[in-house]
Amino acid sequence: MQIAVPKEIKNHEYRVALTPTGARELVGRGHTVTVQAGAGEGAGFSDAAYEAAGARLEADVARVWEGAELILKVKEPQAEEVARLTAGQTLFTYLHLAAEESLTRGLMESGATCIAYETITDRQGGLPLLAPMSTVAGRMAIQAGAHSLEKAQGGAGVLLPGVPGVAPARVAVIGGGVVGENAARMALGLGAEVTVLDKSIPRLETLDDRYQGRMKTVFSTADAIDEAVRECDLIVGAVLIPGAAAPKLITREMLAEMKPGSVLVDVAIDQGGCFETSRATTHTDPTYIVDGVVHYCVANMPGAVARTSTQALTNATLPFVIALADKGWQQALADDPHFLPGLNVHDGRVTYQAVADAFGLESVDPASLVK
Ligand SMILES: NC(=O)C1=CN([C@@H]2O[C@H](COP(=O)(O)OP(=O)(O)OC[C@H]3O[C@@H](n4cnc5c(N)ncnc54)[C@H](O)[C@@H]3O)[C@@H](O)[C@H]2O)C=CC1
Ligand SMILES: CC(=O)C(=O)O
Ligand SMILES: [Mg+2]
Repeated sequence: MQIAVPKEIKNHEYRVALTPTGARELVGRGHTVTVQAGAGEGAGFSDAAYEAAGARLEADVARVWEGAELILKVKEPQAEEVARLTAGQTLFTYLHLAAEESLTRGLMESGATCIAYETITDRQGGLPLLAPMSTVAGRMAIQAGAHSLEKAQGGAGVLLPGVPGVAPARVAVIGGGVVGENAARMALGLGAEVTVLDKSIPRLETLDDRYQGRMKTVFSTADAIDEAVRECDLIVGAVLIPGAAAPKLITREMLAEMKPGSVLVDVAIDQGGCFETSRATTHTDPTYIVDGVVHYCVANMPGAVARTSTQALTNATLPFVIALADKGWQQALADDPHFLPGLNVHDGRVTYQAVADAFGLESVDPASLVK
C-alpha cells in the first residue's frame, strides 16, 4: 500500500504520525512509505532516520498527498489538507468532528474514508488511541493552570502548593477519566487541595481507592459544580461523551461567582469545550480573560511536548496502522469490533452517530459498510 505521512501544519504542532521505527515495520511488510521532508524534525526524528528505515522523502507536499492510499496524520485536517483529500483515500488521524461542522462537511465532500483515533475503543471500555494523549494533556493541564495563576498572565497570583503558613490552592477537576486523573495526580503532587467530579460512581470509586482519599471525589451535579466555581482557584475541564460535543457545565453567568484571577483550563476544548466561554486557542496565544477569569483552551496541548507525545501516540497507533496497510480499511475494520467505531466518515456519509446527531445529519451504520 502507498502510505503518506505529511508534516503537521496546525499552530505549534510538532508531532508526527509515524516514527522511523514505524516506517521500518511498514516497509518490511512490503508497503511504500512517503514522508514529507522535515515531518519528524519537531519530534526529534530526522529525514535521514526515515530514509534509513526505508521510507521515501518528498519535499513537495502536493506529491505527498497525491497517489497515497492511506494518509497518516496527528491533528484533524486543516482546510488546505481537506482540499487535498480525495475519494478512495483513507485518512487516519484525530478528527473531533462533533466540534467542527465545516470540517465534517469538508470530509464528506472529499469522498474519502476518515477514521478517527479518538473513537476507537478497547475491551475495557477505554479509548486506547486517545488515552496516551489524554495522559499528556492531563499532566500538562496543571503546568498550564499553575502558570496562568501568575499575575503576569492575569491570574490571582496564587501558588498551587501555598507555603508553610499559607494554605494551598484549591483545584477542581471536572471529569475523572484519563485527563482528569492525570491532572489530579499532578495537582496532588504539587501540594494543591484537589477535588475530582465525575458522573460515574465506579470511576470515583477507582480514584478514591487508588489515591486513598488524598483527593476528594464528588458526584458531578449542578450543585457540586456551583460549589467548585465559588471555591476553586483552578478548574480543569476534562469531561468526555465519546465522539459527541462536550456538555457546557460552567456558563458565562457562573463566571461572576468565581474569584477574580481564577483559572479555567478546558482540556475538552477539542470536543467543543465544557465551559460556555471557551473558544479554542493556540500555543502561540494560549489564554484570554473573560469576566476576570483566565481561560486556557489549547486544542493540541500534547503538540508542545512532541517528542514524548509522538512516541506515546505511535506506540498506540502502530498496530492499527499495520492492520489498515496489510488488509485495507474494510477488512481491518470488519475483523476488529473495537476498530470499527473509529470510522467517522465514508464516501460522503457520516458513520458515527454522535457526530451525525451534533449536526442533524443522517448516519450510516459502519458495520453495513465493511461486510
Ligand atoms: N486539548 C487537548 O490537547 C487534548 C484534549 N483531550 C480531550 O480531553 C477530554 C477528556 O478525555 P479523556 O480523559 O481521555 O476521556 P475519558 O473518557 O477517559 O474521561 C471522561 C470522563 O468524563 C466523565 N464525564 C462525562 N460527563 C460528565 C459530567 N457531566 N460531569 C463530570 N464528569 C463527566 C466520564 O464519566 C469520564 O470519566 C476529551 O475531550 C479529549 O478529546 C485529550 C487529549 C488532548
Ligand atoms: C487528542 C488530541 O486532540 C490531541 O492530542 O491533540
Ligand atoms: Mg485536540
